[in-house]
Amino acid sequence: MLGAAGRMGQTVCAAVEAAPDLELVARFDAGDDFSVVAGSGAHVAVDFTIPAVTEANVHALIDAGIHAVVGTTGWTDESRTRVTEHLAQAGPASQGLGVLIAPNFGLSAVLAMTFAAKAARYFESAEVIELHHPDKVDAPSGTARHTARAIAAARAEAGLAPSPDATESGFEARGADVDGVRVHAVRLRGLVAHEEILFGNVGEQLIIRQDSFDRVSFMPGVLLAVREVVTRPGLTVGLENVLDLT
Ligand SMILES: NC(=O)c1ccc[n+]([C@@H]2O[C@H](COP(=O)([O-])OP(=O)(O)OC[C@H]3O[C@@H](n4cnc5c(N)ncnc54)[C@H](O)[C@@H]3O)[C@@H](O)[C@H]2O)c1
Ligand SMILES: O=C(O)C1=N[C@H](C(=O)O)CCC1
Repeated sequence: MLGAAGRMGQTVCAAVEAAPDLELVARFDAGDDFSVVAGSGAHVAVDFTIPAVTEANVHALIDAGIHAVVGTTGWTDESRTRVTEHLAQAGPASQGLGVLIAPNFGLSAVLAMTFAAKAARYFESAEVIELHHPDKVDAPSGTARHTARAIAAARAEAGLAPSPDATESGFEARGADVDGVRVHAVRLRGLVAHEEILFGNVGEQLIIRQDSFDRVSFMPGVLLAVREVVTRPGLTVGLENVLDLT
């Protein structure tokens, strides 16, 4: 477990220890030597660290011949491409390795993103609001970025025009622009991880909302990914692929 001392890391360690078919062989956190992981005999590593280090961790795992399940956010097209290239060029000990990166392992979140992608083509307007605990270091959330990109792709495929917006001043209040979809980030004590996807047409609105009230909600998805990643060589992005929701 990489990031073992963190909020998610501690929860994943407990979930793995409670799973009869899995064994936790190493806990790794900031300042530890990577030999803790490389020499552990681990088949699969789970990374819930920080955006600044997660890509380097994945490259080190590939070199060590260990499959990777990654929940850490901050991934870009460029960093994902580098992982794909590394997997393709890897030596014999790393052949057939799988890397599964998912911005959200919660079933409610994965379903909300899937439903949003399906709905996107039917609405003139679309915006995303993500709401998280105030200890989160990145904004907008990886989940909101993934959601907005899926909405944007569906809108583009359907030939929709940009969402109407007459704003002339005060753009800072209109949220981040992710592929043309506005994303708003709320940070509030008491929250864990929540997302609302809003669609509008003249005279009607659709709101899709999901709430993770507790980090245990991510555990079935993480454990599923741990079991599945060994059967999926190459890079997989999004738990929706493992759940056959695509
Ligand atoms: N995919 C999902 O379902 C999901 C769910 C929750 C959180 N997340 C993401 O997971 C990440 C972690 O979230 P968190 O709430 O557990 O954060 P956290 O700050 O509680 O934990 C991060 C851990 O990483 C450790 N760390 C920092 N640098 C490191 C390094 N160089 N090597 C190893 N460990 C290092 C920290 O010491 C800390 O223990 C964030 O990016 C968050 O957005 C994703
Ligand atoms: O607690 C966090 O931080 C979370 N981050 C993910 C994101 O950025 O999408 C997923 C939910 C929890």
